[in-house]
Amino acid sequence: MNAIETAAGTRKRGGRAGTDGERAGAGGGRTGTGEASGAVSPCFSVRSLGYVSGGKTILRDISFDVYPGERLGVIGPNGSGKSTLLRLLSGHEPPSNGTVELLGRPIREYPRKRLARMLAVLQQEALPPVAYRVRETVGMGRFPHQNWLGGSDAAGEFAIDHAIRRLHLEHLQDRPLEKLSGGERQRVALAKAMAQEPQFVLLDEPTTYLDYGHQLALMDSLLEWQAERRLTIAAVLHDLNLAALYCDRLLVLHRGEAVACGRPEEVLDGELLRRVYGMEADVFPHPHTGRPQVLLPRPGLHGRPGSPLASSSGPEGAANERGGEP
Ligand SMILES: Nc1ncnc2c1ncn2[C@@H]1O[C@H](COP(=O)(O)OP(=O)(O)OP(=O)(O)O)[C@@H](O)[C@H]1O
Repeated sequence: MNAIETAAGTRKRGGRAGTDGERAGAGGGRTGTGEASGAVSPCFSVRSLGYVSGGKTILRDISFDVYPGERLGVIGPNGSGKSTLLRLLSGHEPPSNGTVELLGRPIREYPRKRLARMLAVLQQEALPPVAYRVRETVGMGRFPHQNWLGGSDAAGEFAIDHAIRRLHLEHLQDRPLEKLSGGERQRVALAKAMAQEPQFVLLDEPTTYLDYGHQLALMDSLLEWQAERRLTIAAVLHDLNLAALYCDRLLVLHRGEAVACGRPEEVLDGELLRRVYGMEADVFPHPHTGRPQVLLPRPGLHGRPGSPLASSSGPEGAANERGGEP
């Protein structure tokens, strides 16, 4: 059964993974890569992905593609399976069902070091507050490019300098991570990923801890970095407005299922917010970009029985709500 149609109830949104409809939509967006018009092969190809842990189904029957030069935003409520999906995409864990391929090859078949040269992964709270200094930490991004003797070469030093400048960390270079704020450590983690010089980047909530100004600066740094190196990015983002502004397409997870995938303007509307997030809010086009932007409702509408805090998560929860078998 089509997971998107199933979970969406009456309405199908965006495209189903691997369909022509989805490919046609993949090139839209701020930078307008225009590459996913049908002839381009995907870099990530995910088919019928499922993940079960401790007897609980965390992800079910998820299929989608990510195309070269694309920015895919993964959105969904807390516990919907976004981080789990990113872990499976990165090859860190095997799926219980289905496949994840990178450039046509199962991701878990890549030798570790080769994969690390191609793919950077930024986990949630990627850097603990330890004694390593900022420059040293950014330099760790070069490990996949070094031989067993270690040490950095001119190209490595250049990549480290470039990443530090891009994330505006020059003044913090010699400071230990334990003496940085959470937001500063977040920027160091991204600089480390940049120094790695990957082709593909997976980011799990890269804007956590950042104020609005720093969120926008970080997202703009990502755009510049992407344009420079023709990166492909998949990012879990909680802020729907940021996701709609910066991503070419959005993949929406709800209780472990993919309920929509398409351009932000195809996916993000009041009905989706109500059904997936349990919130009543209006969506307006951004005055400069036309991208959908969520206007939060007046206070006092959501702290009642049936609010998202009271509802269950996971595909089983969704099935129970539908009154049927999972
Ligand atoms: N190792 C695990 N074993 C069992 N359940 C897990 C495991 N890891 C996560 N879960 C559960 O799987 C579900 C999805 O978790 P995940 O972290 O992927 O969600 P998420 O969408 O990233 O959430 P958030 O937005 O809160 O970060 C949650 O209900 C979580 O409690």
